[in-house]
Amino acid sequence: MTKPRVLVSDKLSETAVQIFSDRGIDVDFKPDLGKDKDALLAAIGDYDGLAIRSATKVTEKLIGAADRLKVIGRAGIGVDNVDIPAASRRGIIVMNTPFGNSITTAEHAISLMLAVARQIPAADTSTRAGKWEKSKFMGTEITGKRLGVIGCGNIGSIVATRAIGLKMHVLAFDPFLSDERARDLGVEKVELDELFTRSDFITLHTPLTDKTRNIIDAGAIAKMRDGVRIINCARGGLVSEADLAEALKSGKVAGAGIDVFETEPATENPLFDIPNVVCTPHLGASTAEAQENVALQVAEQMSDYLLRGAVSNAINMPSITAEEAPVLKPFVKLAEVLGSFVGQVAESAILEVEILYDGMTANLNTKALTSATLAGLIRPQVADVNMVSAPIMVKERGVIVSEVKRDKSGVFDGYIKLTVKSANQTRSVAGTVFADGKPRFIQIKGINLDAEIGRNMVYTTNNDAPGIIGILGTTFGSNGVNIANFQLGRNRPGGDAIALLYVDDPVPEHVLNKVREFPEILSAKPLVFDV
Ligand SMILES: NC(=O)c1ccc[n+]([C@@H]2O[C@H](COP(=O)([O-])OP(=O)(O)OC[C@H]3O[C@@H](n4cnc5c(N)ncnc54)[C@H](O)[C@@H]3O)[C@@H](O)[C@H]2O)c1
Ligand SMILES: O=C(O)CC[C@@H](O)C(=O)O
Repeated sequence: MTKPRVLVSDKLSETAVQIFSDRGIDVDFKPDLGKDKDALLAAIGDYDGLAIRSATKVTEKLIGAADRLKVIGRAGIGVDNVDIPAASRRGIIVMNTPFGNSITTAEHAISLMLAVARQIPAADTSTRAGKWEKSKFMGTEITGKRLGVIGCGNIGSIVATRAIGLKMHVLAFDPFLSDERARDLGVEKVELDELFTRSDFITLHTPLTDKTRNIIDAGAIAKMRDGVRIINCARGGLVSEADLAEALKSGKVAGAGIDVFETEPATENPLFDIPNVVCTPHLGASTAEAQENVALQVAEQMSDYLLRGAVSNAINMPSITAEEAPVLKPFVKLAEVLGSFVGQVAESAILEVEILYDGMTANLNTKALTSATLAGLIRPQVADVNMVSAPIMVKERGVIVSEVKRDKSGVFDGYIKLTVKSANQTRSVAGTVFADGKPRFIQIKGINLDAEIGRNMVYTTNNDAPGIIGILGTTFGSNGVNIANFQLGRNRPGGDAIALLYVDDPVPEHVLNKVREFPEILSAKPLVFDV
C-alpha cells in the first residue's frame, strides 16, 4: 500500500503533524494555505486527507479538484466551512472532533457572561486611561439570575452545569432535550418563548441551520425582559446583528457578549460601536488544551481511517471502530456484491430497497452494511460511488430504503438478503460469508444455491428442462470461454431455474448472443464483481 498523504492547511497544533508522521503518513503542514484559495486548489489533487480548522473553505470547486481525497478532518466542531453534500457525492468522509473543545468553549461563554455583567473590558480601558469611573460601571450580580440556554447539547449542557455552580437558575430550550436529561442536568426545560420571557441572560449553543438562523431577531427580542443580556459563542447568524444593535441602543438589551459574527473575519460590524458589547474574534475554542485535544483527535481519526478503514465522528458515514473494521470487512464485501448483482441485472428504475439482516449479521454494524449495499446497487449506473456517497445518491433518486433485522432463521449463522422493487419487477438475492472469509450467493429469486463469487460471471434464467448444462457448456466451451464454477438452482422440477457461471474472463457479447438464441434460455447476463 502506498503511503497516504495528508495536507494540514490551517493552524493546527503540531501534535497533529507528529501523529500523522508517527503513524506512517506523509504530511505537509502548510498552516496558511487554507487562506490562499488558488494555491489550495492547485495542491489538493495530491492528497488523500485534508486536516483543517475554520479558515480553509472546502467548497464544491475545491472538492471537484480533489481527485484522491478520501477524508476531510475538522479539528473542531462546526463543519459549516465544508460543503458536506459535495464531499458526500464524491465519497469523501467528513469528520469532526465533537468533544475536544466543548469545555473550553463553555468556559468562554461563561467568561463573556461575567464580562458583560460587570463590563470588564470597558472598565479596564477606562481605568488604564486614568479615569477611575466607579459609578459608570455599575454591574449586575448573576447569583439567583435566570440563564436561558438555547441548545443544550455538548457545550450548552456544560454551560448549564457551570452556571448552576454559580448559583444561577437555568432554563433550557432544545427540541432534543429529554425530561430525564434535563432532570440530570438540573435545568428547567421550557419552550423557546418562555425562555425569552423569563431569562435575565440568554446564551446560544445550537448549530446554524435553516431553523436556527436569526433565532434571535427583533421579534424574539421584543418578547424578552428589559435589560436582558445575550451571549453568542456558537455561530454568527443565530442572532440578527442589526436587530441586536438596535435593541442595545434602545436599552432593551443591556449587554451582549459576542464571539461569532455573521461575516468572519469581522473587521467591521454594527455591534463594534456600541459600548455595552464585549466582542472576541471567534476565540471560543482557543485554549492550548482544546487545540491539543482537537489536533490529536483529528489526526488519530484520520489516520485510523486512512490506514485501517475505521470511521469515527464522521458527519456523512456510519462509524466503524478499528476493532470492528476487520470483522466487518468481508460482510461489507458481501453487501456490495449483493447490491452489485441486483444493480447489474435491474432493467428499470429502482423504487424500493429492503435489506434483511438475519442471525449474526443483525448484530453487525448494519448502517455501514446498508451503505455498502447501496453503493454496490447504484455503481453500475454511477461509477464513482462509495459507502459515503451512496446513501445520499439513493435518497436524491427518491428510492425508499428499509432495514429489517431478525434472529437466525435457517442453517446459516446469518445472512443478508436484498430485495429490490423496480417499476417492472421485484428481485431478491441473499448471501453469506463462509469461514474462509469469502462471500457466497445462497439464494437468487428465492431459489437456493451455493455459489462462489468470481470477478467475471454469467447469470442465466431458464425454464427448468433437460439439456441446459449442455447448452451452456458446449456454447461457452466451443467459443474458448473457460468455466471455473457452475451452479444451478430451480424452485421446483419444471419450474423457474437459474444458472450462475464463474468464468475466467469476460464473456464476449457475441458468445452471449449465441446462448440467448436457444429458446430454453430466457436471459443471459454478464456480471462483473470487484472481488
Ligand atoms: N465559538 C467557538 O469557537 C465554538 C467552539 C466550538 C463549538 N462552537 C459551536 O457551538 C455550537 C454548539 O456545539 P455543540 O458541540 O454543543 O453541539 P451539539 O450538537 O452537541 O449541540 C447542539 C444542540 O443544539 C440543539 N438544537 C438544534 N437545533 C435547535 C433549535 N432549533 N433550537 C434549540 N436547540 C437546537 C441540538 O438538539 C443539540 O442538542 C455549534 O454551532 C458549534 O459550531 C463554537
Ligand atoms: O477552530 C476554531 O478556532 C473554532 C472552532 C469552533 O468554531 C468549532 O466549531 O469547533
